[in-house]
Amino acid sequence: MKLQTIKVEEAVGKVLSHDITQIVKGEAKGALFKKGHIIRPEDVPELLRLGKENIYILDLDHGDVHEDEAGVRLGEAVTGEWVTWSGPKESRVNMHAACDGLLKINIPALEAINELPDVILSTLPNNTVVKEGELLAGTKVIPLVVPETTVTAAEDICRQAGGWVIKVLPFKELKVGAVITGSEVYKKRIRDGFGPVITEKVEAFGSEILGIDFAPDNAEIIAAKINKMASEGADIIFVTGGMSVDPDDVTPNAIRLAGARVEKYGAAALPGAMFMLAYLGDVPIMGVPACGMFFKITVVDLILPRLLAGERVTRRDIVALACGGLCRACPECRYPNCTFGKGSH
Ligand SMILES: Nc1nc2c(c(=O)[nH]1)N[C@H]1C(S)=C(S)[C@@H](COP(=O)(O)OP(=O)(O)OC[C@H]3O[C@@H](n4cnc5c(N)ncnc54)[C@H](O)[C@@H]3O)O[C@H]1N2
Ligand code: MOO
Repeated sequence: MKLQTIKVEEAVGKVLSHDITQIVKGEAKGALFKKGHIIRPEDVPELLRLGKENIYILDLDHGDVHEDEAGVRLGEAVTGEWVTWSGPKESRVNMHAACDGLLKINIPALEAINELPDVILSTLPNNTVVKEGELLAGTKVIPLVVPETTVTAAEDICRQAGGWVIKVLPFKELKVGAVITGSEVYKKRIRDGFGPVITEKVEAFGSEILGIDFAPDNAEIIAAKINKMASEGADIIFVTGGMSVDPDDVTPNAIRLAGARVEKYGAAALPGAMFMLAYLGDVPIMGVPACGMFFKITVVDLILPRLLAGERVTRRDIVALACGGLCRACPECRYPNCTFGKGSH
């Protein structure tokens, strides 16, 4: 990259090396043209009017990429499905959600890009629930020009990552069933508080409740009701209550008895420690402890969106909740704008 003086008429397509400021009555009025601006044909009369016959331009060497082109190429490379980008503005390109869904970040690829010299890519946390149009990420280069090799290295990282670093999984329209356990609820000694909570959480994502069934504290009966729910076509099944250590807490055993394979019992989230995730074939079964009803935001709010986006949630995913899995129990809940569930994974 070299600095050159050039006649304004010959400067179209060249990169301005410095800000050009208009001075009115001895006072600077801000930059009319910014350093790094690529001169357009319509800029020529304006520059002449300002009394500029010659200007400094940057002469890009073969192998230099201007910041704006670098920003655009980075934006193109990192965006996957259901993500759009806009810009560049001073090389910054912003990524936005093209639909409501679950944000997925390929963290190894994200970190590999940030290991490159003079490039940054910054995102919302992985697995954030996002709304259409929401800002998800921004990328830019640091100097005015970067070597072509830096940009191609970033593009290679994205290609090897499967063509995306940032994507959104749209929520599916699924049928969700719930088996509410507890003899006191079954015998109508107390009114069910779980059904309304689950219904509200599921419907907020555009899915529907297939049915809500009730069972006493009896593992065989609960297991039969789980199987009935699955045979009726439930895509996801909640089983609530009876998840802890009392003698009549039989739900974990009932889930096993139904034939489901336990992915993890015990979740690294508070509230939600006694949570269980199991799979009956491909149908996720969520064993939800009573805290899922007593607290506004729990482990359910971290796992349910992922299941509704069609993800297969694993034991590893539940282990990975640990860092950030502690709710601060703020007097006024600000979730999702808080640290709950925003760990390093
Ligand atoms: N000794 C220990 N006690 C508890 C532990 C523990 O580790 N050791 N864990 C605590 C944690 S953490 C949680 S969370 C709860 C889990 O409770 P369960 O899922 O076993 O809930 P239940 O015992 O069935 O019920 C607790 C409470 O909530 C009422 N309930 C349950 N379901 C409904 C419903 N559908 N509608 C209305 N009310 C409901 C139930 O009647 C009980 O009063 O365990 C801690 N204890
Ligand atoms: O399972 Mo309990 O969730 O820690 O509140």
